[in-house]
Amino acid sequence: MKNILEKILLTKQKEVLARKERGLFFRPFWDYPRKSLEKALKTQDFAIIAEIKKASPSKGLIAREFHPKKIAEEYENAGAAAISCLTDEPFFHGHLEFLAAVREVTKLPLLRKDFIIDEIQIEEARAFGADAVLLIVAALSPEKLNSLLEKTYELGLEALVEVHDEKELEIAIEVGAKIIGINNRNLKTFEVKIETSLALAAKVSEEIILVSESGIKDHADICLLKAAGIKAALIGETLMRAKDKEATLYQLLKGQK
Ligand SMILES: O=C(O)c1ccccc1NCC(=O)[C@H](O)[C@H](O)COP(=O)(O)O
Repeated sequence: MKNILEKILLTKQKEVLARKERGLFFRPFWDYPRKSLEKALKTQDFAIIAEIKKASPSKGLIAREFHPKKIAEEYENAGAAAISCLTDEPFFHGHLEFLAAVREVTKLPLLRKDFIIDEIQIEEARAFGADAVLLIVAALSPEKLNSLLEKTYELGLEALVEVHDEKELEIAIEVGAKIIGINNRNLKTFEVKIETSLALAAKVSEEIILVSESGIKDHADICLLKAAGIKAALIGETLMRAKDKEATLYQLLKGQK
């Protein structure tokens, strides 16, 4: 039986083929001045990349009421360092248009969160207003990861290179990733263990910016990450379910209102 990543990648291959047949739609954000994700993550004592995500394979529908522009404004007002926006449609109920909509209302660096397997998706990300893309080591051969990273830089974007274990971490370091995301979610069981981040952080030099991803719920989690030398977290569900996103983000960072 196929695991969720394999299923998602099969749909992506079809999506990419269809996109290539249709050709690229160029949008106003093609020449938009880019914001640096690296700089934004370095500027804060602890940085939060706040995620806009309607649904996910592990949790189903997360947000019935879903207004990407409003959520982006709330995140920016609450002090997020950057915004991650899901664009995958079948599994996360995202859309490329959500990325463009969010770009219209925020000055924060914007990450296209999707399963990128082809250069055309990076061109699309830029055209729809992204400053950075997610590249998942588990979804790519090291050669493809390298060529996608080159394309990313060539287009003036940045990459969050995502790993799940030590082997993937070595590949990310080998290709010269500047920002590495450690995903705490096991893609076979959906189990989330923050210890994944804590264990792998010790193996990474200080020049690389580490982002812990998935399952971060409260200030205690952030304290553990900070103690392990991690400078940033990507948080989706906790913020998406919060009625008062500003208060929740503040509590995550400071522990109290
Ligand atoms: O979230 C899932 O179910 C999922 C399944 C398969 C591949 C990726 C998946 N999630 C993507 C993410 O990495 C998360 O959206 C992100 O790290 C935020 O996680 P959370 O704070 O737990 O919403």
